[in-house]
Amino acid sequence: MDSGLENIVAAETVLSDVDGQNGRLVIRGWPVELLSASMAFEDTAHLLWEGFFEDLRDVSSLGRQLGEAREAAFAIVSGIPDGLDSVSFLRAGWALLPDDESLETAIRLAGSAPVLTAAAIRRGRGEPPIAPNAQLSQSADFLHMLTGKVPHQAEARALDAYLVTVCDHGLNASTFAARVVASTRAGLTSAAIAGISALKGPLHGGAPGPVLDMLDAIGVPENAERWIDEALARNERLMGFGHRVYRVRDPRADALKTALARLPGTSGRIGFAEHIERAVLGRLAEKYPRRTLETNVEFYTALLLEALGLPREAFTAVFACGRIIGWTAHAREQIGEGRLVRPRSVYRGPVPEAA
Ligand SMILES: CC(=O)SCCNC(=O)CCNC(=O)[C@H](O)C(C)(C)COP(=O)(O)OP(=O)(O)OC[C@H]1O[C@@H](n2cnc3c(N)ncnc32)[C@H](O)[C@@H]1OP(=O)(O)O
Ligand SMILES: O=C([O-])CC(=O)C(=O)O
Repeated sequence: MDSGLENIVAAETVLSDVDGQNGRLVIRGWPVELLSASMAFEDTAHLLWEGFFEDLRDVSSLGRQLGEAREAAFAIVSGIPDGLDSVSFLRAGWALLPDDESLETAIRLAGSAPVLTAAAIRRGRGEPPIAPNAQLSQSADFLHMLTGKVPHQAEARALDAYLVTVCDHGLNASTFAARVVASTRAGLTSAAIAGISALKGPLHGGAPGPVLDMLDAIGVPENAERWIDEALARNERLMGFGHRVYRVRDPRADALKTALARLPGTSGRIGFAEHIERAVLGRLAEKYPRRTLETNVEFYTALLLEALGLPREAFTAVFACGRIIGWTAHAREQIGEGRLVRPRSVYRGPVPEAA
């Protein structure tokens, strides 16, 4: 048995390679830094889905189809009950989509994600949803559906950088969950709902909201060491640090920091975050001298999404808006090449007495 399946290889994939020793992430042959700096969401969806759907056409057709899917998804919004957090809102919306293995369903899942997330944020503020504009790119439309204004190009570019950076990451917990469900042939919608349900936890995609809570609680640089020592003394985990695979800094941290630095007015916040980051890494190194705990993707995710005006409560749903293309690609890969996933367990309970 291997606790947490840490050293178990459970799939072969052509989608992404996480090199935890050297801090490198390759997505379909591209280093993540290059994807993050140059690709739009639509390009990346095409890159991940290529070869998995026979009817996938060129990038501009896919962009059009995503726009149509956003428009179709707007009709779902009014049927979703009040009082849901944004992950539950997104999951409830997805549950109303067809559940099959087609490209159309993958596009509907990806296109609906920002519509549902933006509507959930606005519902939480007591504001009516804003209808999508299919002429905009997926990232520009996401920000437009939040505010009613077409965003500056720099903002849409920064959101693209985020969604692209988090699109896929080997056999992480949510992708594994999606592949397990896909292996039963339940459909892409069920796989996506499994994925988002696993993503929601604070040890996985739920970490960036608490990163901002930590920065708020520390407040000023002089408080950092004392606050960190007290948290570690309570055996709390510091969000945005540590990783199951990376033994060095997560390469996505700097890809996202670069995207953040390109947004005007962020240098002061970056300076404060860097101070906290240094203090956390110093204290973690003292507490765990034999285990390298480094900055992961979630630390600068929190700062980038904050700079784009997204509320921390919605960060996990925004993560799902990027990861959905990875989940659906992995689900198709599992269906095409894998078998039903069914590991074994060792029984440790009572045994019946011999007759
Ligand atoms: C998109 C993503 O999912 S990225 C990850 C996002 N999650 C977070 O940022 C949450 C904080 N980090 C963590 O909880 C962990 O580092 C995880 C869940 C990411 C990885 O977990 P594991 O691989 O099981 O942890 P690992 O085996 O490295 O832990 C070793 C020790 O370091 C401690 N540790 C690990 N991360 C942290 C942390 N961020 N803060 C404090 N202590 C930590 C563990 O408690 C453990 O201590 P112990 O031996 O006294 O029990
Ligand atoms: O790979 C992991 O375990 C978690 C992670 O960073 C991701 O899913 O992006």
